[in-house]
Amino acid sequence: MSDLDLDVTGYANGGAGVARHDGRVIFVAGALPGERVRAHIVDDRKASFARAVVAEVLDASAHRVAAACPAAAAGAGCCDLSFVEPAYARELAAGALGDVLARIGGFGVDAPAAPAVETLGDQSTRWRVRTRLAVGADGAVGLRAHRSSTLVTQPCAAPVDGLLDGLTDLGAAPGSELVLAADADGLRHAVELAPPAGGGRRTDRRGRAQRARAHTTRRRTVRTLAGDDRVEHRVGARSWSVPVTGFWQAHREAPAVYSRTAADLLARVGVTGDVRVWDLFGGAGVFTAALCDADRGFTVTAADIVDTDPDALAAAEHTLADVPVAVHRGDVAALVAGLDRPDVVIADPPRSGDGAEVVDAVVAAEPSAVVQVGCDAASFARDLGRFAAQGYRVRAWRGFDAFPMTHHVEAMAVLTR
Ligand SMILES: C[S@@+](CC[C@H](N)C(=O)[O-])C[C@H]1O[C@@H](n2cnc3c(N)ncnc32)[C@H](O)[C@@H]1O
Repeated sequence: MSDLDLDVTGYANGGAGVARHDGRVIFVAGALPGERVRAHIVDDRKASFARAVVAEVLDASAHRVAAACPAAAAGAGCCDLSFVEPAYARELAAGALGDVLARIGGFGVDAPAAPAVETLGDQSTRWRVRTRLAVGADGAVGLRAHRSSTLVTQPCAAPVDGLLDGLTDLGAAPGSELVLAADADGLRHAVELAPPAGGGRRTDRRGRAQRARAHTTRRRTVRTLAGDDRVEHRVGARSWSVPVTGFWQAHREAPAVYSRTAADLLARVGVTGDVRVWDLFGGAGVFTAALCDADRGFTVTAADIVDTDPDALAAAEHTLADVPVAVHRGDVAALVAGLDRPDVVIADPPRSGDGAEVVDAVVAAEPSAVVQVGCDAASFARDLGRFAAQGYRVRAWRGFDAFPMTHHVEAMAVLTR
């Protein structure tokens, strides 16, 4: 496809620069507002917009810096904004989050001012405590290039110190995946995930679905290559033992910051006294722990943690054995209607968000306060908009640079009836 010389005038949620050509919006990956770039069109199928990548920067932004991530500079899909000065990247992210909250959530002048995007720590590199890498046919280890099966062996700048040391010496089998996690003391644990059985070579829809099922960690053989197959994580005075392959927040500061923020937000809207909590998409129960341990004027008398992951729920039961929690394994949408009415709900869904069914079930349960967490701005805004349309009001929100050097942000909001 042809190249175009474009003036980039904006930044869109998703990390691309925005330009216009012949009445059409062009999203240009790798371009910053104020730049003039030669853009290579990569997707031209839609009438109203096209997607492009930067082929050459003709006039660079003052905020463009040398890429901090060698893997991203070599084409990996890890740190798509590692070429942007970090404070400016947070400004762009805050603008995009505000735009999405207005456009998708419908929040206007009567909502609190759009959140800034705050740092979680003092550095934008070396923040990631877990990562998953591919092992090539020759035993080389790396990330896949963006939308490609090519292996990039240059190191990513996001993992914490030591996580990527001596990768090829770990002896992961060709074709496998290597999952690495750093524990609370900074020690590295590594497991190999055997190639999925029945991955096949079919490229039709059924073949892709088969491969997706086969790729789930749960069906694959796990072999420990360094440390243990479980990792101990700590938040406050509690610790959790979770499998190396299990979910834990990627940023080393995230669990502590998010859980402290949830307690702060609830205190801020006046939650007091005895409260029953629903911790939806609650994983290992880090939020429940924070609310039980917070000295913020309320006492958790019962908590229901709902998640699909049995390992996370087992860790929750173990770590929270001293507090009144019940864990429920399964789909939140299917299970919430059967739980006792809550006073407070925390929902921390995957990127797809709560979805209409879960929001409606929470509204029907009439909690006095809801803390909504989101790692995808669009679904976060959509869920909040649905709460707002049913009588819940956003009282405060926060944005976090939880994935530095990338366009992703984490957002939290507290709503009351
Ligand atoms: C963003 S994580 C949050 C986990 C936890 N709140 C934490 O901070 O560690 C999302 C969680 O949702 C769970 N999950 C995904 N889809 C689900 C569903 N439909 N029903 C219940 N849990 C789900 C995942 O297993 C994962 O633990």
